Amino acid sequence: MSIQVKHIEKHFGQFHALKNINLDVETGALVSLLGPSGCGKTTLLRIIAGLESADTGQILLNGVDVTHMPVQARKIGFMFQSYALFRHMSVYDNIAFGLSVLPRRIRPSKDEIHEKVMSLLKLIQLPHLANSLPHQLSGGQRQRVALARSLAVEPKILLLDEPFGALDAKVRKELRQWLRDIHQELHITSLLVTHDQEEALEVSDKIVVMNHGHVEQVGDASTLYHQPDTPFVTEFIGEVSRFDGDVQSNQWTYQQYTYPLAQNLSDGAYSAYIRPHQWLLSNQADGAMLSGTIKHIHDVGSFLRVTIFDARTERFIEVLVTAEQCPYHVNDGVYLIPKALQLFPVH
Ligand SMILES: Nc1ncnc2c1ncn2[C@@H]1O[C@H](COP(=O)(O)OP(=O)(O)OP(=O)(O)O)[C@@H](O)[C@H]1O
Repeated sequence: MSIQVKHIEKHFGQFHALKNINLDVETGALVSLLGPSGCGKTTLLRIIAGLESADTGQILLNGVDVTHMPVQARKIGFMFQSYALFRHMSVYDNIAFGLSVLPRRIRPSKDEIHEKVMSLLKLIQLPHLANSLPHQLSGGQRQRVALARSLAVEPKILLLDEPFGALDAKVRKELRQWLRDIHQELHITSLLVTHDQEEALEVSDKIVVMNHGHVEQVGDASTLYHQPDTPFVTEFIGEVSRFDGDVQSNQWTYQQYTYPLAQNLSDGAYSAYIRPHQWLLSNQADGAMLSGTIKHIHDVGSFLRVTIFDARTERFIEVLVTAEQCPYHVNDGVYLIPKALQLFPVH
């Protein structure tokens, strides 16, 4: 089932929580809503679910306007960070719960419920814990049971709000991969709220980057990293160093350094953003934008991560180069040459 969000506006009193949100999620996609705390991710999810109403705008599911439809009619499954399981019920009964409370005329038979619960237990790889109580499970296992419980009623859309937020880093990583696998198997249109960019980049087909109640950019991980539309996305996705300079006569200048521009830009203040892999190191000053002293060299597989301290500006610059590109050692003085940079006007 596809999701379309059209011109959604939401205020809480004077506070403008969502500003003209537009979004298309294709059937079967796994899309992340990513952004800093308070940017409106949960509010948008709750409006899509029908748990919260928008001031204006529309929500369409498979082309049908559900803006005024109650939550139960939307066929949506939820999973939240604090989605507590029923403490006194076994894992089996927790998963069966949604089916067993359906009205009699649409409730599956006992055998059908049994078959469904067993297949979900298999899917979440916990059949051996069917009779355990929630307190006997680890945090990661509990979240898997919570997901099985939301899948039992066969939702057409799955909304996940920081589902792994309370878990430690290692378990989070495992569950991410597991969620990806489950999504590939079931193809339920899913929206995942997270403030963890690694989680969003790893799990989703598409990422919606939000900031202060509006959508900054929608794209896959590579587009957001290599072609960010805004300074916010540039700084939020991946590592980057920013340098405030000026464009004059089609070149960008920063202190004594000038960088010729391929595109025509009007004169004015522009910040350049340079990613760690966009630097070259040299022992010659020719064409260099900065100089500094190597503080650390860290081997990260096929690359070296080199931390350079620029004493003039008192800042550290991270550089990612191959071992051949770095015949230098800690405490060596080096020059930094940008291979590429991304410019945004300063407003
Ligand atoms: N019921 C409410 N009443 C008043 N303000 C609210 C209400 N719900 C949310 N807000 C405000 O709206 C803004 C967006 O909240 P929301 O929970 O959607 O953010 P979020 O991006 O999900 O943040 P987080 O990552 O911290 O969960 C916040 O500033 C929050 O304080």
